[in-house]
Amino acid sequence: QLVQSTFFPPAEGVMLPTGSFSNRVAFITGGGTGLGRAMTSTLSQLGAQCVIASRKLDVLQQTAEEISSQTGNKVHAVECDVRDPQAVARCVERMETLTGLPDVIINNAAGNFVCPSERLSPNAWRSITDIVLNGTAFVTLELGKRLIQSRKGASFLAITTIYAESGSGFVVPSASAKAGVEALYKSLAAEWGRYGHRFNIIQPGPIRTKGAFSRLDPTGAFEKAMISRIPTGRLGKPAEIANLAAFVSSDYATWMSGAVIRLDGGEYVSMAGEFNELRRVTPDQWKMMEAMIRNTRGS
Ligand SMILES: CC/C=C\C/C=C\C/C=C\C/C=C\C=C\C(=O)SCCNC(=O)CCNC(=O)[C@H](O)C(C)(C)COP(=O)(O)OP(=O)(O)OC[C@H]1O[C@@H](n2cnc3c(N)ncnc32)[C@H](O)[C@@H]1OP(=O)(O)O
Ligand SMILES: NC(=O)C1=CN([C@@H]2O[C@H](COP(=O)(O)OP(=O)(O)OC[C@H]3O[C@@H](n4cnc5c(N)ncnc54)[C@H](OP(=O)(O)O)[C@@H]3O)[C@@H](O)[C@H]2O)C=CC1
Repeated sequence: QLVQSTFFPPAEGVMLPTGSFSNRVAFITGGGTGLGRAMTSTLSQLGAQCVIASRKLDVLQQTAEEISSQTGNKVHAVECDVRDPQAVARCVERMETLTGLPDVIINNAAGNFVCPSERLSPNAWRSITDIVLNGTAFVTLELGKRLIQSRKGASFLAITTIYAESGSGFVVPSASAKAGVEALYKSLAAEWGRYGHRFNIIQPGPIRTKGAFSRLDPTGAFEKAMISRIPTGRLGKPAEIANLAAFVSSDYATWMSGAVIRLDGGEYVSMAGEFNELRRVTPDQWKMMEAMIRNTRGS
C-alpha cells in the first residue's frame, strides 16, 4: 500500500438499507468464489434469495451454506458450465423450480491467464472467449427470453475489466471477450428496455482474489508496480464491488441502464495520461524546470 491510501480507507460494511432486496431473487454466475461470492453475500444480507452457478458444485455448496447460515436467507447452488448452452438452459430450469425467474442477474464468471499471444493455442483462445463472451451471452439470452415470455422485468449486470476499453497485451482473449460483453450489454440496454430490462457494466480495477492473482501475477513480481500506479494507493476490496453491484441492481438505480462504471482507484486514468509520470518530479526539480520554461524565447 502507498502512504496516500490512508486517505482512502475501504468501507466494507453493507451500504444499502436492510431489506433492499427482500422478496427478490438474484442469480450470480461464479458466485462461489472471489467477487461473485462477495456480491452474493451482500445481496443475501440485503434480503435476496440467491442462486449461484459455476462448474464446481462442492465450492458452490460450501459458499451457499456459509452465507445462508450468516444471513438467514437461502442461497441455492446449481452446477453450470456457462460455455454449454444446454447446461445453461438446465440451470435456468432448475432455478425456475427453486425460486422462479430472477429479478437480478449478475454475469461474473470468467477465465483468464497471462500469456504472450504467440503462445496461445486455438483451444486456449476458445477456452477464455467461451467462458467470458459466449457464457455471458448464453446466460443473458436464456434468461432474457424466459423473462420476456413471462413479462417480468430484471436488472442485468456484467462484470468486465478496465482493459475492456483500452485493450491489453498478454491477456488478449480476455480483453477481446470482455469488450464483446460490453458491446452485448450496451446493445441490449437499447433493445430490451421495452421489456423492462436494464443492462449495466462494472469494470473493476485490481482486487486480490485467488482466481485472478494466481493466473495474472503468479510470482507476485508485478503487484508493487501495479499499486504504485493507482492514485488511491491500494488494491480494491471485494466488498467495494459488492456494494456498487448491489446499488446498480437495486430499486435506487432504476433509471440506470447502459452505464459503464469504472471502480479502480483511478488506475485507468493514471495509466492513460501522457504526462502522469511527472508525479516523480520533486519541488526543486520543478523550480529548475519552470525557470527553463520561462526563460525560453520564441519557438
Ligand atoms: C502486470 C499485472 C500485474 C498484476 C496482476 C494482478 C492482478 C489482477 C489485476 C487485474 C485483473 C483484471 C482482470 C481480471 C480478469 C479475470 O477474469 S480474473 C479471473 C480469473 N479466474 C479464472 O480464470 C478462474 C477460471 N479459470 C480456469 O478454470 C482456467 O484457468 C482456464 C484455463 C481459464 C479454464 O480451465 P479449463 O480446465 O477449461 O481449461 P484447460 O483445459 O486447462 O485449458 C484450455 C486451453 O488453454 C490452455 N491454457 C491453460 N492455461 C494456460 C496458460 N497459463 N498459458 C497458455 N495456455 C494455457 C490449455 O493448454 C488448453 O489449450 P490446449 O492445450 O491447446 O488444449
Ligand atoms: N479480481 C480482479 O482483480 C478483477 C476481476 N475482474 C472480474 O471479476 C470477476 C470475478 O473474478 P474473481 O472473483 O477475481 O475471480 P474468480 O476466479 O474467483 O472467479 C471466477 C469465477 O468464474 C467461475 N467460472 C469459470 N469458468 C466457468 C464456467 N465455464 N462456467 C461457470 N462458471 C465459471 C469460477 O467458478 P468455477 O471454477 O466453479 O467454475 C469462479 O467462481 C470476473 O468477471 C473477472 O473477470 C475484473 C477485473 C479485476
